[in-house]
Amino acid sequence: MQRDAIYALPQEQVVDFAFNEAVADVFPDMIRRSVPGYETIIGLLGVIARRYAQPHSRIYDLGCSLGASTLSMAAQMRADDVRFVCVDNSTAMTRRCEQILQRHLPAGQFEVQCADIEAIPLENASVVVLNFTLQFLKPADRLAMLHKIHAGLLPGGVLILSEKLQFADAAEQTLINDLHLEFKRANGYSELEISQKRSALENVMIPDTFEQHQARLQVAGFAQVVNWFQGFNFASLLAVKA
Ligand SMILES: Nc1ncnc2c1ncn2[C@@H]1O[C@H](C[S@+](CC[C@H]([NH3+])C(=O)[O-])CC(=O)[O-])[C@@H](O)[C@H]1O
Ligand SMILES: O=C(O)C(=O)Cc1ccccc1
Repeated sequence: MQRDAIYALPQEQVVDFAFNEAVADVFPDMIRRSVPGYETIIGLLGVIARRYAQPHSRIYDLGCSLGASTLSMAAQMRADDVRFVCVDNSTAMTRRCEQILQRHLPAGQFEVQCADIEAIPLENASVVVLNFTLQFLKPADRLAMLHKIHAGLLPGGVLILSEKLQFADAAEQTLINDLHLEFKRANGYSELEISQKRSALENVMIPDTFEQHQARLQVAGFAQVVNWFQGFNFASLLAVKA
C-alpha cells in the first residue's frame, strides 16, 4: 500500500481537494489513517447488506472509490442474483475500481460506472451505500439525492449512510474535533499535513449534524433511522424504507 504524503510538503496555495490520480494512488492508506472506524464500518456494512439484500435486486455503492464497500458486501452476500452497481465521478477511482473488482467478483455480478450519482437512475435496489459520499454533494442537492434513493429502493430496502458529523454544541464540536486531530497525529500525520488538508477540504466537504441527517432522511420518506456506529465525528446511519 502506498503511503499518503500528499500534504507533507508546504504548498504556496492549497487548492481544493479533488479525487485525482495522486489521491487514488494512496487512497486506502489515506482513508484508513483519516477516518476513525473506517475498516470496522466497511466490515459491518457487509453484515448489514447480508441481512437486507433481496434476491434478484441491485446493490448500489455510490461514491465507490476503489470498491471497498462492495468487496465487503460481496464477500458476505447470501442472496441469489444480486448485482452490484458501483458509481463514482472520478475516472482515477473507477479505472482502479474496475480492475480490483475484476480480480474478486464474477463479471456478471457487478458494473462500475463513471458518473455523477445525482444523474444516474436508481431502480430495484435492496441496499444503497453512501459511505462518506453525501458530504461531498452541495448541501442544497442532498435532499433530492435521498428522495431518489428512497424512490429506487424496494419495500424493506435500506440506505447505509456514513458521514463525518458536525455538532451544534460548540464545546462538543471542539472536544470531538480534538480527538479526531489526535487520531490523525497518532497515525503519523504532521501538523502541516493536517492543516493543509483541512484547507483543501474546507469548500469541498461540508458535514451536517446528526439531527440534520435524521430530519432529512425522514423528509425523504425513510420510516426508521438508526445511528449504528460512531467513532469520534465519523458515524454511520441505517435508514429503512417501510
Ligand atoms: N457527485 C458525485 N458523484 C459520484 N461520485 C462522487 C460524487 N462526489 C464525490 N464522489 C466520490 O465519492 C468518493 C468519496 S470517498 C468514498 C469512500 C468509499 N465509499 C469507501 O468506502 O471506500 C470518501 C472520502 O474520501 O472521504 C470519491 O471517490 C469521490 O470521487
Ligand atoms: O481527512 C479528513 O479530515 C477527513 O475528514 C476525511 C477524508 C478522508 C479521505 C479523503 C477526504 C476526506
